[in-house]
Amino acid sequence: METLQLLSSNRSFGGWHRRYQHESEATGSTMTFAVYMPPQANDNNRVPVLYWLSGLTCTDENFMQKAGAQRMAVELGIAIVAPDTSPRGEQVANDEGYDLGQGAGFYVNATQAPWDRHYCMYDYVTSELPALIEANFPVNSRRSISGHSMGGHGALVCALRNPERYLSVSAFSPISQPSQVPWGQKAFTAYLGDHQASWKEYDAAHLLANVTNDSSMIPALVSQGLADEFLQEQLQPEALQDAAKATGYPLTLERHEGYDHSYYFIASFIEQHMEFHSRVLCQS
Ligand SMILES: N[C@@H](CCC(=O)N[C@@H](CSC=O)C(=O)NCC(=O)O)C(=O)O
Repeated sequence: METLQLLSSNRSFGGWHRRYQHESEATGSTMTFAVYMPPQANDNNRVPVLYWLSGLTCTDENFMQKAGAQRMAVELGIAIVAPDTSPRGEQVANDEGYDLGQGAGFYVNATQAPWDRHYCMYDYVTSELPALIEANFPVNSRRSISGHSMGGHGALVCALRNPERYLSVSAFSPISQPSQVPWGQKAFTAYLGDHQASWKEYDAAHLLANVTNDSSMIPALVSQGLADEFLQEQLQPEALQDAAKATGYPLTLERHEGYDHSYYFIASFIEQHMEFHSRVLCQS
């Protein structure tokens, strides 16, 4: 069993919010993650897990402190796991920009130096972290995934590439086609180089447009605020809708008048997203 170092522990809605550090094989660095465990979880009652991927500049703390998801996690009997958004530390490559390097891992496996040494967030999120969680906490192997902005992109890509590992996927204001927008182009150029084929492996709209098998389709919900300052330039959720229409993918895109890119938007609709996931996560 891998060693987990407990960083903090807070009682919340009868359950526990805890933060941990561990040495990650995938990233070759210390990684931090947070777990919210509802009170009904124990070895005789293992609960499903919603993985949450945060956006640019975030740590494991933003969602847990701002989204207000704990009350619903208790009501529905779901654990929440929120990893950091990148490897961190003095030995880990970084950039001055908020949209590259530490806090901006983009949930890819980097192939270009100096990033390839530690930036393997795709493997970390899809393989190492779930294995670690399932070995150390009272959870079962029923998983769903959600995220915001860069994390919305990450959630969609992880689920579209691994439909057997997740039962449902949702996203708030995702970077829907990163290979076509400035945030994604900057990150993919640095992490993946000029290989357009590898960019496509991490482009949700492209992946969605190329799903051919009905059995690899899982329920997908995307929520987008119409007053989002990044909507036109960076997010472009209509690309997901067009791709889903073409393939018959069960994706619902909801547009919400007046909401911006912030956690005020996420907090307003997290209950709906958690109920959406619980419909498949908590089915007996
Ligand atoms: N200009 C900002 C940009 C950072 C930002 O807006 N981050 C969002 C995610 S954006 C896409 O991935 C966020 O979630 N911020 C944290 C929060 O708690 O709101 C900057 O300079 O930081």
